[in-house]
Amino acid sequence: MQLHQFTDSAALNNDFAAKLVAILSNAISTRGAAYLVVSGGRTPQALFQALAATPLAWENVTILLADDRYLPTDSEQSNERLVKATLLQQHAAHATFISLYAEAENAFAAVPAILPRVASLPTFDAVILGMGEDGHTASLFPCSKQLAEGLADTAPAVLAAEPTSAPFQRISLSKVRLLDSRHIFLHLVGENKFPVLQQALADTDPMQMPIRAFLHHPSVSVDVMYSPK
Ligand SMILES: O=C1O[C@H](COP(=O)(O)O)[C@@H](O)[C@H](O)[C@H]1O
Repeated sequence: MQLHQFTDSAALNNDFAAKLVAILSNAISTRGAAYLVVSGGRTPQALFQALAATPLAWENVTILLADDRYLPTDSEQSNERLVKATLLQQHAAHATFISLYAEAENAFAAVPAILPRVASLPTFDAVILGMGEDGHTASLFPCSKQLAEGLADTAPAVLAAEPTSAPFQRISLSKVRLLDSRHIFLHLVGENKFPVLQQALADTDPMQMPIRAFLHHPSVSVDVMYSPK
């Protein structure tokens, strides 16, 4: 784990957007295509706007979410709605977006339609994880019955989850699919997130705090991008 600390989110986002654009540009020059996985929630909105304003061969970039709430995609709390409103704009409007939504009776019934979209993708170039105050990341929630499945090394690329301490059924990429990336970042903004990070670093049990599966992984180094405000 490498911790990068900034005085505020403006400084963090400048640096982070530049890092991501360098990674994506390098992927495009080397392999002709780049794959970026982003998180939802409140934290990444300004970063998304900074990325959208940056010139890049976005037509060669594929973007998908690490997780989404199982809601119609125009719902106020849909991560997909957020990405479309803030990231897939300006220059980045040319990127390809892969949705984690399919209409079905519920999130569990939607998985067979969503799974092949994600399972067929190559190694990602960058994954941006978020973290909730309970140590959840993507929609791998400590309170959900599906956590062991999501953390298993044999898990499918995508699973449905039903948190009991957060609203909505979820669709999430599994730990093993998220780890299949050349770069993994954890994006944290707010003083309240720092003690949670310290707690996650102090022990290794991912069933208590799922972000530990990434922070303590023996062969993966996570770049933590943190600012207190
Ligand atoms: O529910 C979710 O929460 C986490 C953290 O969100 P934040 O608002 O504290 O940034 C997010 O990473 C995840 O994608 C989202 O579905």
